[in-house]
Amino acid sequence: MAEGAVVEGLKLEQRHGKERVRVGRVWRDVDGTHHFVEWNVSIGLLSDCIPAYVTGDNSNIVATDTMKNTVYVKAKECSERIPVEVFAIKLANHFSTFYHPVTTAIVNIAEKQWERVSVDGQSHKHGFKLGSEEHTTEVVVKKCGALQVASGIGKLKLLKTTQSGFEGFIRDKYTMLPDTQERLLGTEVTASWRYAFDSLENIPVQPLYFFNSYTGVKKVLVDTFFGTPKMGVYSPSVQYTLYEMAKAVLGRFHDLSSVDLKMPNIHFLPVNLSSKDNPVIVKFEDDVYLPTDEPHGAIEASLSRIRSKM
Ligand SMILES: O=c1[nH]c(=O)c2[nH]c(=O)[nH]c2[nH]1
Repeated sequence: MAEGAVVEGLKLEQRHGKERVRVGRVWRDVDGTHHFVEWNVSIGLLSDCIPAYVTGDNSNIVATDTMKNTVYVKAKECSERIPVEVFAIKLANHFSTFYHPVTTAIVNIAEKQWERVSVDGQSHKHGFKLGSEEHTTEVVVKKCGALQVASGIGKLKLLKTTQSGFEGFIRDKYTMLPDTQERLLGTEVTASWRYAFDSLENIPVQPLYFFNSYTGVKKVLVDTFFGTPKMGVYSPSVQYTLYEMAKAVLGRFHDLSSVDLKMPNIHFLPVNLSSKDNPVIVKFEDDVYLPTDEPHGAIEASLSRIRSKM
């Protein structure tokens, strides 16, 4: 997405912003319980600042340094604990309304998973440990008040040790992979889902709306990947499992309009120790694997509701 203009017979598209502004925010309850978030904020502004590129006139430029400062000021102004989506909406709304030349503000934030610790079975009032996943959001606000909000999950590593196979694919002179009905399935899910509301006035007012969506969607994705605790569910391919996961999310959450999933196939190779003279040194039985992270299969898809034209 970029703001464009024709200059000197050529098309110029541009945007500018500040990326990776890191901020931590503590909220303290009166009973001494603390809450903590860590956000990594990226801002992109579409604005009418073509003269900065063409003639060196910066008079319509919001300095990226100002954008960075604004992140800290707005974090300070949030006196109540808020979900990352609401912080992104506040920032994007600020940039698109406060600055005349700005037509659209795009804010991406990744929140780290600082979880409250338990000591001796009791929740700690001010102690946190870092989990591996990220809670992400992308918010786009236009000057007219039009709004797009997406939430997401990053770095969600999942693995199952059976109930996965891959067979029946194209076979030719370059193919070495055997058909299998028994393999490990490992991935690192990157998911994002778009909410159906499309203006600032229509944002749901329930205070826990975004927290609940995040935990709810994550649970549906994870449960669908693994299947029932005792039996699991058979995966004939990453593609099939990805589609089942996306379908389950849209089937369950009617306030979402689309879901995008990226699920690399992170290979765990069955170890095969053999030589010309000794074809089988040790016979492994789906029990010893070589973990790898490159190369990996790259599988991604997007599933959206088809809007009725009526
Ligand atoms: O689930 C899979 N999908 C593929 O497209 C693929 N390709 C491959 O080599 N292994 C797999 N596994």
